[in-house]
Amino acid sequence: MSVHELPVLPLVERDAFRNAMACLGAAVNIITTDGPAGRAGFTASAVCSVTDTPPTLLVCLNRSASVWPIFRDNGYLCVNTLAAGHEALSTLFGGKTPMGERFAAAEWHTLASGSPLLEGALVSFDCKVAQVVSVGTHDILFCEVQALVRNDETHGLAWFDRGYHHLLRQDAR
Ligand SMILES: NC(=O)c1ccc[n+]([C@@H]2O[C@H](COP(=O)([O-])OP(=O)(O)OC[C@H]3O[C@@H](n4cnc5c(N)ncnc54)[C@H](O)[C@@H]3O)[C@@H](O)[C@H]2O)c1
Ligand SMILES: Cc1cc2c(cc1C)N(C[C@H](O)[C@H](O)[C@H](O)COP(=O)(O)O)c1[nH]c(=O)[nH]c(=O)c1N2
Repeated sequence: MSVHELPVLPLVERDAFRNAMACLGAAVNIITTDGPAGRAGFTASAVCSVTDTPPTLLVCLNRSASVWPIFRDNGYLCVNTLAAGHEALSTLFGGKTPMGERFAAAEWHTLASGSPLLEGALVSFDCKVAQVVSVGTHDILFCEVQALVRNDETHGLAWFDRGYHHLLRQDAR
């Protein structure tokens, strides 16, 4: 069979892609920023490690989100990885709620970048946005980690199958 005779595969529809992506468990994070463009925060599961030299992670942000221009202009952000018990906070930062109401629901600190660091987060990565690449509807923010704070006492939180799941540390099982 020549390459011209291969059957044409059906395009993967948006909903089929999302249903498949719902099978990939992921950490839940609140991404925050504060600076000349203002203060903002949103929930993100599209976060992962890129390289440890220099320590870099990526965050995917939909350009249609109300927070997008604020992140674009500030150039600094904090990735706050949520702990077990943060489900309501995650939902609050997951869209539609006014920004003041989102931040009023928790305690915040700041490190060098000035981005809000969540009290009780599993880990917080204080970052400078080093590079931005647009793909489809989203911007991929490549973030260089300038400082981090860990909270080794708390358990983790995962987003899987459109719901929250607690992740217990090894010594708690
Ligand atoms: N990467 C993202 O932008 C992203 C990720 C998770 C959830 N969300 C948003 O949170 C809400 C609830 O999500 P859900 O998981 O309950 O159900 P859903 O059916 O909207 O999404 C299922 C999965 O598909 C992926 N996904 C969803 N929207 C996407 C997008 N616009 N671009 C790329 N990937 C996307 C994510 O992995 C998500 O967990 C929705 O409004 C969704 O758009 C967005
Ligand atoms: C569990 C979960 C996970 C994600 C989201 C939601 C939820 C509930 N959202 C959506 C995002 O949080 C929402 O669009 C922002 O809060 C912006 O909303 P407003 O435009 O301000 O209402 C989201 N958006 C995004 O751009 N990248 C992401 O990785 C995710 N992940």
